[in-house]
Order: sequence, then structure tokens, then C-alpha cells
Amino acid sequence: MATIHPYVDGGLKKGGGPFAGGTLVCECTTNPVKVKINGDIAHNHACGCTKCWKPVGANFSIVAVVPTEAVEVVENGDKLTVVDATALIQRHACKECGIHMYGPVDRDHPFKGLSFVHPERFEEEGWAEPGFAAFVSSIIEAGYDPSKMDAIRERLTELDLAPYDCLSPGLMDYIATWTAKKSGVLAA
Ligand SMILES: N[C@@H](CCC(=O)N[C@@H](CS)C(=O)NCC(=O)O)C(=O)O
Ligand SMILES: [Zn+2]
Ligand SMILES: [Zn+2]
Repeated sequence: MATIHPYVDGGLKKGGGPFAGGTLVCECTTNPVKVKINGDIAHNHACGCTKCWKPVGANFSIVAVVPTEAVEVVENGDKLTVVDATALIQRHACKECGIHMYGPVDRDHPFKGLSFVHPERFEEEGWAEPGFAAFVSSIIEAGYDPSKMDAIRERLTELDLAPYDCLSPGLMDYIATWTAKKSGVLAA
């Protein structure tokens, strides 16, 4: 069967959220980086892009957003480094284990003020399950066999993770609305 991510491969666990927040922890056995998230996550989804962190063997990441003001680095923040300073999402990764701990968007963009996080790194349970799959075709860029994409999309659909090759229609509309208001095509 097509592998998506260990969190969903056994069947999607439903019923999470509302979630009070918690602490994201990296994989280091000594001096792990800890990042506290003071509140709930939103727009949790699977992402097939090559830039998002995924556990070994996974073809998709599980990624959600939180307000950047809810992000608090509480332990070993000196181990964090920005993976690609030119990217929209400033992914802060642990230099030792490589896990992306949070990725703020600071640039002028509809996602400005949000940070991308990987909820599977929460010590706590109860967060909302992923609701769709984004950037599905992008797994090919990481080496996935293009002839096996039908099976991937079928499996995602079976798991109630509607497959999209960019973001979900709701988020794409949100981005386009922001752009149209910025250019003046739509009234702000
Ligand atoms: N096909 C590209 C897509 C990368 C991409 O656009 N990723 C999305 C979803 S995370 C994004 O918003 N990227 C912004 C960024 O990486 O800063 C890849 O797989 O590398
Ligand atoms: Zn680490
Ligand atoms: Zn991604």
C-alpha cells in the first residue's frame, strides 16, 4: 500500500481538537529543542513538497499553522538554524537532528504572522487531524515514481485527505483574494 506518513498510514485518527497547545520537542536525546505553542493549531494537512520536514520513510509531512505570537522557544534555542533564509517560510531546524521546529512567515504575504509547525512533534495528544493533502505532485520531485501517483491519490482519498497539487481550494481562494485586494482589483 502507498505510504503517506506514519501518523495516518494505519488509518486517520479522527476527533482531535480543540487543543489547548503544547510543547514541540525535537528528536535529540540530549538537550532537545523545546518550542511551546500557546494555543490551538489550524489548517492541519499533509504536504508533499520537498521543503517540509518529514520523518524517514514518509512521502508527506504533516504540517499546520499557528499564530507566530503563540510560538515560544523554551529550551535549547541555540541549536536552531534557518534552513533557507530566502524561502517564504523561515524553517527553524535543529542543527543536530534536523527536525524543523517552527517556520514563521514574516514577509508581506497572506500567511504573514503565521508559523508552520509539525504537530506530530507535540508531547501532547488531542490536536486536530490533517484535513487534506497539499502539493501531492511534488513528491515526484523527491524521487517518487510518477507511474505510482494514482495509487497515492487513491490512498489519500481513502484516508479522507483530499489530494491537491497546490493548497486546498479554500486556502487558494484566500491567497487570491488577498492578492486581488492588494492590487486593487477587488475592494479592500
Ligand atoms: N514543488 C515545490 C513546491 C514547494 C512549495 O511551494 N511548498 C509550499 C508548501 S510548504 C510553500 O508554500 N512553500 C513556501 C516555502 O517553502 O517557503 C517543491 O516540492 O519543492
Ligand atoms: Zn534536535
Ligand atoms: Zn510543504
